[in-house]
Amino acid sequence: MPFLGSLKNLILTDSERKTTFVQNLFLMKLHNNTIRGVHTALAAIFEEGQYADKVIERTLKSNPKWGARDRSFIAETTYEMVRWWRLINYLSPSKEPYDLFATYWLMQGHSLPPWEEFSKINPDKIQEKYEKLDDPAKLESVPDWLFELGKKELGDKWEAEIHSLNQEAQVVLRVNTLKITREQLKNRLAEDNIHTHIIKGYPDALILDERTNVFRNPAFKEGMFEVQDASSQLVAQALAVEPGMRVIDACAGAGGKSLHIAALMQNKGKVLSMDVEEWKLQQTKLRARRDGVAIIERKVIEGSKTIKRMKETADRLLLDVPCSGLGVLRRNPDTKWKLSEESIEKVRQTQQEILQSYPSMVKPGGQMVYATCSILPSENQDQIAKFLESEAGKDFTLIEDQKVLAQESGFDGFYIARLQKK
Ligand SMILES: C[S@@+](CC[C@H](N)C(=O)[O-])C[C@H]1O[C@@H](n2cnc3c(N)ncnc32)[C@H](O)[C@@H]1O
Repeated sequence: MPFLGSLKNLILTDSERKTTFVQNLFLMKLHNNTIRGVHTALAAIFEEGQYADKVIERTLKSNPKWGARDRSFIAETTYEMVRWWRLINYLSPSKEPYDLFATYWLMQGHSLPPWEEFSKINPDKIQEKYEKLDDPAKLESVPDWLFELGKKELGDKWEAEIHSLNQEAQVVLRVNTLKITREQLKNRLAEDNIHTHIIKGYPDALILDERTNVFRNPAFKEGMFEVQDASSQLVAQALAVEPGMRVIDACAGAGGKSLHIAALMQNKGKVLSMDVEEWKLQQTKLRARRDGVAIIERKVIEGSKTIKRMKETADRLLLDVPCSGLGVLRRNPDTKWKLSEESIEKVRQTQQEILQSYPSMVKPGGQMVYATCSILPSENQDQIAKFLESEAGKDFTLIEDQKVLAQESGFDGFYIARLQKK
């Protein structure tokens, strides 16, 4: 976000009015529907506690007449306002929806059109308040408790990390190598004017040069790719699978990593996708069909018995455990406002419970990967240390771990630990 960069020139001169004429016209058009669409979405997120991605999806679905430009305006504005909610509320002259929107719009470096709704807004005052602000938690728009927790856990690295996690995420594709090579997909998308680039260290990834809705592209419908962040793509790779292996993905959810694992196994062997939520595994089934993956089986975890029955059956085990999600704030900015110290403590307990029982599924000589999309050591290396010191971990040794920070990778924050069983 070009944050407050141009607040100084916000009262328009005549010539500026001309240059922003088109933009203002666009805003005029937005007045009755799109800005209201943003307000409605924000109310559902903040007053009813709904998830931002679901709210935006529903808002757009229930207004099919909006054009592509309006739709992307609503999605982007809602996400960015959620991301910067604390700072916007602090700088805004009131909690009125139009004041909040105007403050956000000025923060983006835009000018305000001369609407009645914006008549109370004084850009200079907002600018002045911003310049005087030296509370880093407000500046980075996170709750105080979270800022303190981040500092306690990450020390010197925290401020740069939260700054990086406040940037908009890039769109990354994972090429489905069962159907197409990366080069072929790159060329195919270019024919539809979707330009991408590759980066070193991520063999299956293509990064979009410009954000666009790739889900509408025929190549997606034909299962040529999935949308999956580059850091997330490191997880299946760390599992070092081979064709013919028997692999368990014990927290498979909608199957993002299971599908990648199956592709790395060249569709040979078996992947057992497990989760406590059956509806998520249903998604895995649909995605597997689209991607031409034939080796995934699904199993709902109904209790400890399900795990015991699978004792020593896996060459590889993936524990992509539930976590705070603090590494993926770029794509889920509402997480900042939904988390609490208690909810993080609860998720840490679940992580350790999983670690205490699921590794029994690994065959002697097999390997396990423990992964989170969190940057907090207390969900990551501290959990692994605790596991290794416990009875359940006595047969395991740590091969290596990767602490992927957004500030260093440019992608989501992740933790990936590889362990070997005796
Ligand atoms: C980080 S998400 C997994 C994302 C998934 N692996 C992917 O790549 O799309 C964590 C998953 O763990 C599941 N989960 C929560 N508690 C669990 C438990 N006790 N055992 C297994 N899975 C659990 C959640 O339903 C959720 O789908």
